[in-house]
Amino acid sequence: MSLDPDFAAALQSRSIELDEEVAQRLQSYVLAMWRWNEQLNLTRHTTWDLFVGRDLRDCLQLAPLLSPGEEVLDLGSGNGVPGIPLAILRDDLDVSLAESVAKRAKVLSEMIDELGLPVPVYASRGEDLLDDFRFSTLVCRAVGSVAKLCRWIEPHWTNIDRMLLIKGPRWVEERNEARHLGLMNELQMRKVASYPLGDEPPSDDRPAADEADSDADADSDSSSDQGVIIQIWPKGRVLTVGN
Ligand SMILES: C[S@@+](CC[C@H](N)C(=O)[O-])C[C@H]1O[C@@H](n2cnc3c(N)ncnc32)[C@H](O)[C@@H]1O
Repeated sequence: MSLDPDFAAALQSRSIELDEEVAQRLQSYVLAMWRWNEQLNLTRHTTWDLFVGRDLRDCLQLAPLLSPGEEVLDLGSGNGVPGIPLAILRDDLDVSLAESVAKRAKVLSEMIDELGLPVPVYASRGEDLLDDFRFSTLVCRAVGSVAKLCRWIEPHWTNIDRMLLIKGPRWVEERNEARHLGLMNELQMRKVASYPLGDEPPSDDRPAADEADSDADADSDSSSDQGVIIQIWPKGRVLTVGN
């Protein structure tokens, strides 16, 4: 299958260079996802420009933050972002997907089978999986606030090393809320990637990125048009993954 000219153009306009086989596999994923999207509400990013400018952009920022061979859990995978593109971009990783809505988990399994990826899909709440499984990094986009995720993961820190959360400009508010609630007392947080959101209009399917952060100007770590990836891990823990 040749690369769709609109996909190629969307990559080129952002100066994104991908290995041809990787681009082909990403295209197969997106076409499968859009096909399922006609039956099930999986995404509103139904053009190549939106896929590249929003979904792939986040995954390309996330990929280099993971160490070789890491066991990664995508909590709240939904349409497969970031887990599936991550597994395609970094085939050395051991990626698993957790999706709590059974119908979506089933579709994720179908897509994974079609793509021939070695990625287990769990029809389960991600935090519940951590009762029985260990992962080095939990990744997550557009599932819940920092406070919510910290609460979910609080009893499970022995079974993950760190979280990498893909967030939008409101991450500072979310961080402050988590601190205010005392949820960060035993945790540390570091911004490990920051990148322009570019031409992105407000989006309400990306709750963390839907409007400018009013605190942003007061915080040198933040800007109203930046996407960020934040790393959260327990105080005192020396991470052997990431950098
Ligand atoms: C808004 S979608 C985001 C999908 C995808 N991560 C993205 O960035 O486009 C959130 C998904 O997380 C799932 N979800 C919510 N809480 C969850 C949990 N605790 N464990 C696993 N899945 C969860 C929902 O069913 C939904 O499919």
